Amino acid sequence: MAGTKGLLMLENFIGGKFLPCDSYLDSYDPSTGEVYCKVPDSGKKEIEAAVEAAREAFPIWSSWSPEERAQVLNRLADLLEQSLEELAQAESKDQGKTLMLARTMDIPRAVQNFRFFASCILHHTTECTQMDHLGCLHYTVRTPVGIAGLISPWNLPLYLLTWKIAPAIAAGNTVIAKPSELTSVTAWMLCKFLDKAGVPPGVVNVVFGTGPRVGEALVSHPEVPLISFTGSQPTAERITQLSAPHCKKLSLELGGKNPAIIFEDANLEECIPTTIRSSFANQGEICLCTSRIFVQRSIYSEFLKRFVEATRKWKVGIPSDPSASMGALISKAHLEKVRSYVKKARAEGAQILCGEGVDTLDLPPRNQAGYFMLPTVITDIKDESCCMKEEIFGPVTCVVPFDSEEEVIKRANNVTYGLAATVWSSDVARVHRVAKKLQSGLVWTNCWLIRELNLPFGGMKSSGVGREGAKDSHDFFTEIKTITVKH
Ligand SMILES: NC(=O)C1=CN([C@@H]2O[C@H](COP(=O)(O)OP(=O)(O)OC[C@H]3O[C@@H](n4cnc5c(N)ncnc54)[C@H](O)[C@@H]3O)[C@@H](O)[C@H]2O)C=CC1
Ligand SMILES: N/C(=C\C=C\C(=O)O)C(=O)O
Repeated sequence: MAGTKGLLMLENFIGGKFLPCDSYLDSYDPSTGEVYCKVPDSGKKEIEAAVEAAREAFPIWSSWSPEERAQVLNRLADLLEQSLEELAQAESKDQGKTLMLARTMDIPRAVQNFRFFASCILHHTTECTQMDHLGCLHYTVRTPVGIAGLISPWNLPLYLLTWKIAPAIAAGNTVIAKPSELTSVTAWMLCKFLDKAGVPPGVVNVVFGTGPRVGEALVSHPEVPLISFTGSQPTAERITQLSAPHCKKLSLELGGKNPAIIFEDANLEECIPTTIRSSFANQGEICLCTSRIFVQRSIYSEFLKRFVEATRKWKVGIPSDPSASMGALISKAHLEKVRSYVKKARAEGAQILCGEGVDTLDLPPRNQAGYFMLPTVITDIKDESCCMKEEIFGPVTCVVPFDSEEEVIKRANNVTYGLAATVWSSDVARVHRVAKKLQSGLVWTNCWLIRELNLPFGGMKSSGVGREGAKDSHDFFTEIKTITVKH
């Protein structure tokens, strides 16, 4: 929809209707740095309206059978799939990621999220125990929680939003979703498919705007008993504070400072390309991305040489360029933040082997003001450096040597985060041993980001609270009740 100035104008989606807002935020195309879209700057008023719609829709939606809800989710998946190309184009323009990645990862996964939870909801069982000597039967029932507040980030916009919406509505909740104000377009496009898929008005409400304004209004609302959040640790802290007076159920999926541990018996033919991908996929803007690479000393020089060579081939280009591996970062502020880490590393005496400040970007004139940065490899850096401790969330990775298994486990665990690790070795016993000792919610050995949606996903330590996945999401989006019957 073109607005008065030729900009894309988004509207909130409340109670099955698109509604304009009193004020709007600028949204930028990261590949040019130009404003191309206006996003509603919603606040308390819009949250009140969304709560009212979600409250009204809840009794009917929660009374539908799992089969009926599953049918709706599957129809929604089909509609998204039919519009895959249009959604991929929009995601790439809004986020800066390559069109190829949006086409092959983001949108297919959004489709899969709906299909997956449509299937899951048909297969949950509850528990039953008996106390014959007392003539008692005990069993549990699960019921939807009510209105779920869903807050998602800008790095994998539709992918992560649907990872929350699908299990929440499959379980019979109604939802108020608040996508990132930086990447709102595909969430708005999703709303256009809801009615056609058979989602009743008020079941899915999407309210756009900033975290401090509309996000906090949602989190603080007393009629929203549950918040599922993916994003940064400081925001999670704020959400926890605001939720505390209401004792809300919280699922917090936060950042990482993910290690890759590469032993001397690793298959480097597979390890190097995968570690390039785990460091730089989606511009390094995935919470699962590798940012500390520990390499056993006997192969350190060879690894480093080959890794830097391969990094230089990881092409930065405009998002529509089919030969580009990486597009633009999300925003000017984020680009500056990521660059500042490289600057700090240099000031500490670390070596920048390729990328930022070493090589030059080659971009068309129209994209010179876009938020592009070359993939950057840092070495000769201390474990105590902020580049080895803090989440950079960009195309920057550090490579350091290690000597023993015991030492590397200690160093890998020596950060506040605990989300994802990769371990590379052909010694199966070692792989199991190391995986068990790592303080990490996810460990990929000899691979990265192969997702099994059935199993728990999430982090330990500062990387989050709770897990998402088939059973975990169902547990989170339902309340359990134990019933005892004396017969
Ligand atoms: N899954 C992850 O691990 C992610 C981590 N990050 C990390 O966070 C850093 C900052 O990125 P941001 O976009 O600022 O993340 P953020 O945590 O501020 O944003 C995530 C979502 O939370 C909302 N939000 C922000 N403040 C809020 C508040 N007070 N109450 C309720 N909702 C609020 C935002 O509008 C957005 O929808 C990144 O550089 C990266 O390090 C960012 C996105 C995803
Ligand atoms: N939560 C994030 C990634 C999740 C990936 C997945 O579920 O496959 C993130 O980058 O924030």
